[in-house]
Amino acid sequence: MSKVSNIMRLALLQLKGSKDKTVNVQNAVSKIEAAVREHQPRLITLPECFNAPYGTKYFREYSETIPDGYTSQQLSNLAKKHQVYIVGGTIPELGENDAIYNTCTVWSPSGDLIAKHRKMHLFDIDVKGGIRFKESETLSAGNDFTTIDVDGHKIGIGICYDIRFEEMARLYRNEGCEMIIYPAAFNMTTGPLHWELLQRSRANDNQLFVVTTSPARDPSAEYVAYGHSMIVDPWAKVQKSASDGEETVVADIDFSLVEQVRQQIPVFSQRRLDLYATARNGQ
Ligand SMILES: NC(=O)CC(=O)C(=O)O
Repeated sequence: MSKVSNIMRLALLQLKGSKDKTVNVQNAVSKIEAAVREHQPRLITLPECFNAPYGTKYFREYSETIPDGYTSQQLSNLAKKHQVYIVGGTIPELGENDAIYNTCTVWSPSGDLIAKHRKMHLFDIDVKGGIRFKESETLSAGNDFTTIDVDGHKIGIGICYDIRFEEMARLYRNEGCEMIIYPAAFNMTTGPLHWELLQRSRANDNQLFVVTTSPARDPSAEYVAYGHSMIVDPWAKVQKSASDGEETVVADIDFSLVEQVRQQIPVFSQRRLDLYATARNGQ
């Protein structure tokens, strides 16, 4: 598809969550309605696990089938009603053979499901004195890369822990992506350490926009999200960032920056693929 415009308005909805799915989804609905009314974005993004508490013991109970489940239907209706793209954060998905996935749905302005990304790298970590989390206790990993086309701009989708895997971002860059969107929920151990660093790294390595959308921080929750939803530009500069509470971040993305940085610092064409291919360690 040819590029309709180089400017695209985004609204990132950093939402607070609770244990009540209907309340969570209706909060997303009202924030989407407000963002459309006040800012007329082309694309809206939601946080990881926005309709459920983020915890392995909750994923099955809150899971839904896609696209006929309650949350999917709400997002589809809103996308159609307001003629916007919605990158619908993630929800626990009930998939084939009773497997549960952490899944991002993407809805077009006609209300159609145009993509579904299942988190590929499960969040299994054990930081002594910090955080232990093991998504693989209840979740299965997705096996597919996901890209979408919005007005001629190719966008890759990843989910939270996926951002730590540079190969995935490079693959999207190789496929021509100008942006990668990650619904994400870092925490109070890894957030201060790595949240901004990883986004700027992926943006810098691949000379593209990186967009993250986090839940708002709730210090009383079992899993305390870091917040700070963010847009990083292809120069690896933070274009806009939320604080830690509930907030809507609105920004106009100028995709011409992608070509600008790729021309001025042409590392992609300067790579020594001839040498890397025969590297001694074979990695
Ligand atoms: N929650 C995640 O998937 C990832 C995360 O918090 C981290 O990588 O740190």
